Amino acid sequence: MKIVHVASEMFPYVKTGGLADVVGSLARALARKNHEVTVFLPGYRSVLEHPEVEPLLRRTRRLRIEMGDMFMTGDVRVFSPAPNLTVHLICREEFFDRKAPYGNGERDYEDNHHRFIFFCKAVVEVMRLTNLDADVVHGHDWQTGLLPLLLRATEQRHRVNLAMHTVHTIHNLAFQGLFPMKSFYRTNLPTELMGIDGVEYYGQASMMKAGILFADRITTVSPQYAEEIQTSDYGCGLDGVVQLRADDLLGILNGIDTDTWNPATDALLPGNFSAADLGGRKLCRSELLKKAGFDPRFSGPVFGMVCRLTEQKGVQLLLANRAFFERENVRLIVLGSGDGLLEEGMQELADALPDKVYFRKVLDEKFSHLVEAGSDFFVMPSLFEPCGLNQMYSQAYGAVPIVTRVGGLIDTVTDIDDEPADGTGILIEPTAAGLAGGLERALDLRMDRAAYDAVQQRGMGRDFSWEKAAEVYDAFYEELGA
Ligand SMILES: Nc1ncnc2c1ncn2[C@@H]1O[C@H](COP(=O)(O)OP(=O)(O)O[C@H]2O[C@H](CO)[C@@H](O)[C@H](O)[C@H]2O)[C@@H](O)[C@H]1O
Repeated sequence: MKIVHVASEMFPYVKTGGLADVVGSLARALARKNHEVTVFLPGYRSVLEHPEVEPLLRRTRRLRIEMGDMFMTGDVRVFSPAPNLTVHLICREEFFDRKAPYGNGERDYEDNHHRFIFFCKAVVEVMRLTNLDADVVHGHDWQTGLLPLLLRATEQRHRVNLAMHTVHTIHNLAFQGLFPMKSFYRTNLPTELMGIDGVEYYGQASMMKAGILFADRITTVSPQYAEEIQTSDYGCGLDGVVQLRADDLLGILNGIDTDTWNPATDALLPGNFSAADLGGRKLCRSELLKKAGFDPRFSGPVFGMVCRLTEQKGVQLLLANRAFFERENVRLIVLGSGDGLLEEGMQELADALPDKVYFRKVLDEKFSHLVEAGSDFFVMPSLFEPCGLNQMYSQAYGAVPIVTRVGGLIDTVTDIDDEPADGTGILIEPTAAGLAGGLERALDLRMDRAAYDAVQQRGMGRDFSWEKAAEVYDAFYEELGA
């Protein structure tokens, strides 16, 4: 099949979160299954300058994209990182040659809607100019929400077929790509679409709503989240819209890329290990403690956390449990950046308890691997979690996850008390008190060394590989064509 993925992130070229991991692994897994896979990405500075990309890049064609009452130019650069896999970069310096994909750290860029309208239009234009004729065009998250509409509009206008089927995947419904309705004319789509049955969302235009309403099929990244987003508690105001498409919605669990996330071969670790031989894990643990400025011989419980510092990830629940870290002889190592107030809160906790809490406020891929490989417990108290990847990484790396009973966390972690023979982690309610209970249960588990080891072994034995997830996508794409 000819499968086109369109996204704003792809590991290892540009990553702010889990979206990048998923696009990178899914595209590669499908290419390995002999599909002809094309990925479209914005030509961000980080991608153009990436050492694995620069030497392979070919500039192919110039673009002239209609944006309302004017035309904007751009160009396309192409590289092929693996057999059956081609990546097209949509380049326009004014839009994408910036330090970060969506904002400057303090606030989002004010022209994000123009940037992603341009991106989607350019993708459609390249598909038209190259006669790509895809079986499936698969867009990810709000940045590509307008793609199904733009694609079908171009097909009508030019009387061509660009794609048999369109799919839109929701990785996180909390980010919706809202923009002022007065900018809708930039899409050159019919004005009827500006109403409630179209892209309108409380007076603004919503790119996510457009994707949900107008793609042929919708997927999200876990079966549990597919149910949750149809409720007002988790629907972020779009639950009614999701319900309308319930028959066309499917939850497909993400996988983990075992080329990148395998403790037995991980080149980013100071020592490798497996369930059968945990020797290298001890080395990772002491290296992690050392890097955090603690005594590497510390033998008590080590808690790790890696995430975007946002409310979604429950950082405030962790901060509310300060008393636990004051009281207990434990270590807490947090890697993450994001929301300014949460960063301040974490820094304050680390400053107040320098012998117990370490906070690293950067994006650091290597350190994230070390946290998974060296912690005894991985803390993930998300308020909601479409799928979540770190709880899978932590099971594979032998860090017992403490996660909330939400979304994909329910689908991927089994509670040790609910199912003592199969338990791989600790499930908690998404509240400060829930986390307090989870941290206490972790201490109890750690005291019983045999029980801890059994939980760790079961987690490491789980198969979360992308090969499994890609098979589900494969069957899903086949069924679209049926
Ligand atoms: N400071 C830092 N340094 C290094 N690495 C860091 C980091 N902060 C975060 N990361 C990495 O970013 C990724 C986060 O992935 P998640 O899936 O857990 O969350 P995210 O909310 O970004 O993704 C959304 O999309 C994904 C993909 O579908 C869903 O799993 C998820 O539930 C949804 O919220 C992990 O690979 C993690 O290690």
